[in-house]
Amino acid sequence: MSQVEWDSVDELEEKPFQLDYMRRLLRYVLPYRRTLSFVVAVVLLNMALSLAEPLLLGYIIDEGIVKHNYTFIHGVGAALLGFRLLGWLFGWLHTKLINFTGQRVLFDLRQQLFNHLQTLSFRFFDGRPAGKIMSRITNDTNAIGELINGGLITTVMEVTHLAGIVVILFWMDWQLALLSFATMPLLYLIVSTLRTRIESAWSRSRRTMSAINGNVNETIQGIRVVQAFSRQSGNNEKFNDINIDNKKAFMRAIRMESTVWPLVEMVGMLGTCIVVWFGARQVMNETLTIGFVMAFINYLWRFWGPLSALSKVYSQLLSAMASAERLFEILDTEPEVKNAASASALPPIRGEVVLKEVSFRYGPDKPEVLHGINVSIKPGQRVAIVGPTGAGKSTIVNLLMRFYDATGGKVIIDGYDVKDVTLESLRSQMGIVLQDSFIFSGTIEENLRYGNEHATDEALREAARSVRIDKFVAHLPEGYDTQVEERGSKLSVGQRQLLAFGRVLLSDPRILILDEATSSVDTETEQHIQAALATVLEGRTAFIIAHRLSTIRDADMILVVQDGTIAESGTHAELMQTSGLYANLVQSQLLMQQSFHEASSKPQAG
Ligand SMILES: Nc1ncnc2c1ncn2[C@@H]1O[C@H](COP(=O)(O)OP(=O)(O)OP(=O)(O)O)[C@@H](O)[C@H]1O
Repeated sequence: MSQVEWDSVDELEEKPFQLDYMRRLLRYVLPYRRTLSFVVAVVLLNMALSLAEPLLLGYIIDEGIVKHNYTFIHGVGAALLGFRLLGWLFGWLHTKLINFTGQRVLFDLRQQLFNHLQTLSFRFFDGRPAGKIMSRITNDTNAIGELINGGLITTVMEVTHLAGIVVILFWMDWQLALLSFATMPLLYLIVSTLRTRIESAWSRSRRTMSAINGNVNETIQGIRVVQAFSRQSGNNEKFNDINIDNKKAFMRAIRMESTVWPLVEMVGMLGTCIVVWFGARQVMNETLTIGFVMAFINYLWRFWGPLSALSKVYSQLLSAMASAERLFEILDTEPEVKNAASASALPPIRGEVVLKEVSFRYGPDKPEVLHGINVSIKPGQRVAIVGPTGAGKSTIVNLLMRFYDATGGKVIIDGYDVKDVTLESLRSQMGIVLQDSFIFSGTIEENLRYGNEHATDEALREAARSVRIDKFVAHLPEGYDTQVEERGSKLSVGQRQLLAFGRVLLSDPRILILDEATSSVDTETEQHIQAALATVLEGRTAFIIAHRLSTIRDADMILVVQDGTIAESGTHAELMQTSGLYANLVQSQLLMQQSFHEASSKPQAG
């Protein structure tokens, strides 16, 4: 089944020019306008120096070589050398300053995006794969950086270059200039018909490349499943197809590009030939000098460079427009769950939780997944949430943490509607441990302190002891300073779970939400986890999405969720008496455990 098809990449690479986007982008450049004005001045000076060169060479021929005037040759030659040296200095200065500005703009943009992303609500991330968001922060900001770095200055430089050349040519001899530009319509025809084709060939090549990246990425992430199902050869074939696609697309783009520019140069050469033809006759008639014709031809040759550079900037501009649209889409997304204008800080709570007629849907066009839920939990109660898959258990805890806002009814904590208090004050008194305990790269200590950076060392050790990671940490050569790598990949599943318990314990929440792990760990770790759990839960209101009968049986209150409603609630003993849904669930779980024991106690065949 692998994986990422190249034609599934739906993001447009180019967008038509939009003044609004450009204005908004320029706002990022505004703080650096002084440096930029200086760069523009330097670039213009440099351009003036460069534009003088052919004229000076012409003078050397006419006034120096033809007239055998060595002093003139030496003088103008030295001036040319001086111009080149100055040009080199100006070039160095402008490259340095423009890169500095480009990097500052990129820095600001990236920082703003990162800060903003962290404030966005879960709903934003629900419909967007992480890979795409990441590519926005890296590729799209880079595309804009390139436009600012290269594009802006290239435009200033090449437009003045072109204008300068045209003005000089007409100033030198307007009739000859008109003649040499007679080939322009032909040139326009070639470039305008082939440019879009070249661009679409490059775009196909880039899209196949991103499919290659996507495939490699997915295969590495899923390597265990790939190998377990022995899918290597199937994947190889798929990858081979995409790889061939990429090679073909690249070769097509190269073929077209290597046809167009020589064609353009040929047309340019035609203009030069016309000038040589007429110029030569006039030189022989002595109405023009050799130096003059040489200078004229030199300017004509210089004409094509800026044209090709500007056509590249144009493509850069269009792809920066597409990138700008994607980035502005993120920056313009308001966090849905945010502090109300009148929000006050939630005072220290006891942990009473009431859900009043709570209903919820994940989006305006999505079906309702919770329907008028009513629940009342006293401080310190342990609540087990059970029910079939897709019933709405995780949705309920999402609303408690205010990851989403209820679409109907109220979530009330200690008498406060969660929408009336600040997110910070609410979440700082709540803790959550998910099945897949997300561990960050960094040390064990940093991970433990994640929810409470200022905890004392003593409290840290105590928390580690309570969740029983102290012994295993003691065996590590670097102890609490051990790096756990990305997502805690150096730790076992059980260790990660215990570390997550330690992290939440140190942040000392009044209300704790826990998604009990379904993944099996060995009996000893399991015992550790259960003991750690007991410590973590002590004295707190706890909601546990429970999978183990033991956890459920010990709960003060069991909520049986079915199809987005609370089908039954009560203690284990109460619910068993009703012989309803819960009793059925327990029966089936008991039966499952029984058959599991029978199967595992049978002697192995063979
Ligand atoms: N982010 C989301 N966007 C849209 N629909 C969602 C989202 N998350 C869950 N749902 C839908 O909401 C319903 C309830 O899902 P929920 O995750 O709360 O179930 P659950 O009882 O926790 O299931 P499980 O035991 O499998 O984790 C399901 O129909 C699910 O498809």
